[in-house]
Formats: sequence, C-alpha cells, structure tokens
Amino acid sequence: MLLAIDCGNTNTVFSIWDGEKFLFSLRTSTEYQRTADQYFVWWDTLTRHHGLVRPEITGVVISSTVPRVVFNLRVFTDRYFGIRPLVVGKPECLLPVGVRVDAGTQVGPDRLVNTVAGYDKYGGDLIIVDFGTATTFDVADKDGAYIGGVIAPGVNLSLEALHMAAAALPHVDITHPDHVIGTNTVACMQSGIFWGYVGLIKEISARIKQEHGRPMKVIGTGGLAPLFQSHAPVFDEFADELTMHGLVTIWAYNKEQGTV
Ligand SMILES: Nc1ncnc2c1ncn2[C@@H]1O[C@H](COP(=O)(O)OP(=O)(O)OP(=O)(O)O)[C@@H](O)[C@H]1O
Ligand SMILES: CC(C)(CO)[C@@H](O)C(=O)NCCC(=O)O
Ligand SMILES: [K+]
Repeated sequence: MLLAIDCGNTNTVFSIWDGEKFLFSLRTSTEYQRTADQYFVWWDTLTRHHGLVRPEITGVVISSTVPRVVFNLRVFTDRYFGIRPLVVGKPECLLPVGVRVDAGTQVGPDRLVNTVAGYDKYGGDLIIVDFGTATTFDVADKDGAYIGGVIAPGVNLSLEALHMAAAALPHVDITHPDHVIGTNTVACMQSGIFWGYVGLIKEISARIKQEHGRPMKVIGTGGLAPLFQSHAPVFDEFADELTMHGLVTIWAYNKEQGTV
C-alpha cells in the first residue's frame, strides 16, 4: 500500500492508497518538532482504529509546504517501514507536467501536485482554487504545465487576522451568512469574509481567463470549497482530495520512469 502525505502549513494529512482507492485519511496539525516516534504512536493507534493492524506500506510520497517537517517524516518512514520517501520538489522526483515560471522560483509543492491532479482529471487550461492556509490559484496551461497563479490569504487566516488586530472583534468561524448586511458584529465579519471571498474568486478567475485567452475550467478544492460552492457557485467543478489524487499520480509516474 502507498502512504501519501500532504503537509500544509496548518494540517498534515496521511492517506492510504490500496492501488485502487483511498482507504482512509488521518489528519494532524503540522508541527516540525513532532518526532518519528510520535508519528508512529499516532499512526499505529489510528490505523488499528480503522481496522488495519500494521499495514504493509510499500511506498511513501510526500508533498510538504513546510520544509522542516520533512526530516522527521523521513526518519519515520525509514525507521518503521524501511522506506525512502519520494518527496515532491526534490530533483529525483519527476513530474508528468512542465513548470514554466521565473528562473529560481520555488513553487509550493502542493501547487504542483494540484496541477498534476487537475490535468490528469480534467485536461489542460485549468484554474485550480485551493482553500488551505492560503487561498491559491494554480494555472495549468493547455499541455498541463504549471504556469503560475495567485496567492491570497486563507479564509481562516483572514478571520484570525481581524480578531488579532482589532480589540473589539471576536474570533468567529466562517459560515454562509443569510444576509449581506450584518446586524451584529459576528454577522458583519462573516459577511465580509464570505462575500469578500466570493468576489475574490470570481474576479481573479475572470482576469486569469482574460489574460490566458483560452476557455478555462475552474476547479475548487480544499476544506472550505464546498461551503462556497453550495451557496454561491464559483467553480465549474468541486474536486474532493485533489492533492491526494496528485500524489498518487506522481507516484505512478515515477514508478513508470523507474525513479522509485
Ligand atoms: N465550515 C467550516 N468552518 C471552519 N473551518 C472549516 C470548515 N470546513 C472545513 N474547515 C477547515 O478546513 C480544514 C481542511 O482544509 P484543508 O485541508 O484544505 O486546508 P488546511 O488544513 O486548513 O490548510 P493547509 O493544507 O494549508 O494546512 C479543516 O481542518 C477545517 O479546519
Ligand atoms: C502558497 C502556499 C503556502 C500554499 O500552501 C504554498 O504553496 C507555498 O508555500 N508556496 C511557495 C511559493 C509559491 O508557490 O510560489
Ligand atoms: K491543503
């Protein structure tokens, strides 16, 4: 079985791929101090909970937006599975799509993985909007190459920033507000964030399409994509677990090329 690990700035997700489907996902906060042994205790408890006792892991693929966490993940996979992971962004990890950006730019591996997944599922000329710690727009060209995009603050980060910077603004959770005109502080903040992001997504997508000059499909993914899509359709499609799909695709490609 393949273990796919997606480390974001907020959360780290482990998913087990049995060759045909994902069996389940485990989510933990991203902390570079977490040791290999701590990962194992967590892993062993939760895989048992899902009915797998010491699953036989034969491959590991990692995408990490936090370079520091990779060290302990490497120790974890080496110590407990005897495996050297394939790490997206490292020179030995080949990508099935091109990357055409300014020389010397370090593209976030999650964005490359999303682009690979998007191209595999939908073909080229895509805008992939991912709601994580940041809200990112990844643009895939006709041939699937990653050609750049947009980085905006994440939804929860924006709410947190309002709370941190203004003494009278509480911590609130994102939700779909019934009205645009808020009649209390929480409703005002929820409206600002929800409708503000709807506007952001529409405006940025429209401008990307104009600049790109060819019809494009807009794909939404990440924890908060369904909330937006269900109340204010801003995507052509919602893709669940797009990053995980990309990790499996990259693993399969490297297997084909003989790099793993
Ligand atoms: N209705 C909701 N209200 C608040 N948060 C939500 C809601 N639905 C999902 N989430 C959040 O979305 C997160 C899942 O999003 P996702 O995995 O795409 O990104 P992330 O883990 O927040 O960021 P990153 O991948 O950058 O670490 C969950 O951890 C949860 O906190
Ligand atoms: C933008 C984030 C934080 C989104 O997870 C990540 O992709 C990242 O750290 N990117 C590096 C810069 C870039 O992608 O251009
Ligand atoms: K993510």
